[in-house]
Amino acid sequence: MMNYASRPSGTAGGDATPPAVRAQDLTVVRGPRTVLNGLGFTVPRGRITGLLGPSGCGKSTLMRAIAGTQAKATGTLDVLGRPAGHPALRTRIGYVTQAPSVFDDLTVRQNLDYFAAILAPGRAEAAHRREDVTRVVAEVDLTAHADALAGNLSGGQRSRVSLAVALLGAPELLVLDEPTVGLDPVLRRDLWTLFHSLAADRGTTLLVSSHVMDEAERCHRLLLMREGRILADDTPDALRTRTGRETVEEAFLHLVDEAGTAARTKETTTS
Ligand SMILES: Nc1ncnc2c1ncn2[C@@H]1O[C@H](COP(=O)(O)OP(=O)(O)OP(=O)(O)O)[C@@H](O)[C@H]1O
Repeated sequence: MMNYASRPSGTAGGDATPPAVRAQDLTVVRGPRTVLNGLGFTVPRGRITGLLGPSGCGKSTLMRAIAGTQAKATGTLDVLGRPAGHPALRTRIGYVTQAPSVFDDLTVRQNLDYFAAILAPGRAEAAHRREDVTRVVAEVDLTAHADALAGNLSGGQRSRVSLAVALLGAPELLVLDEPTVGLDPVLRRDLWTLFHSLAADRGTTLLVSSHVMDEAERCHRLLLMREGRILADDTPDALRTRTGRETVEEAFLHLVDEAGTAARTKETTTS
């Protein structure tokens, strides 16, 4: 089980603005594999942090740990000032998995009404729920499809319904696992515009995973992962400057080579 060393809300690290996420020595073992290997990092509030790395490097596992749904995590993982998985975090985090989680036999609006009723139950909340549903449908650009059955939507539209569910209740932290997969360039651009307005206007913290390196350039900060470890935790500009490369993709490849050389040198000196 998670070995929590949590501080009360608002005192994490003593910074003026405590981070949204703070991990120390976070480790996850799945079957015979150590999928996350002693990770230490922070995710700043009100910013977009990109979680990038090749397929299988552990991005989804890390997101599940932050959302509180990953078993067998050890180390410290604080989210919005609470230990990950704390019941008080349920309404404060919006989490979108890679597989769209929508009911095919309900319309877009009915799907959202259902999840809105779980988040804010009771007749007294009915008007607020209606407003919230209308808002999130517009935010993901599905107003024209609000009365279509989810089962009749395209893959990209269905994943936007999942995103709309996560936006209900305006959560403080959005954890989005590859939200732009399968979207055309126009929709991808529109989603990134939405992400930036959520961060700038609402102060929402976004953690967005992708294995498409050009999306890295759209993030305020980056966590670059490889084989269960954090290879870099920096801004896109700082990464490019530090490595002397023009793009984040080239910087990432440079860091991969550097890590490989360091590992080989260590092997030679210890054998
Ligand atoms: N139940 C399991 N038992 C053992 N290993 C697992 C299990 N589930 C996942 N893994 C391994 O854990 C590693 C990390 O998986 P994860 O889904 O977190 O990667 P990812 O970076 O999100 O990949 P992708 O971008 O393809 O979704 C992978 O190498 C995967 O094979």
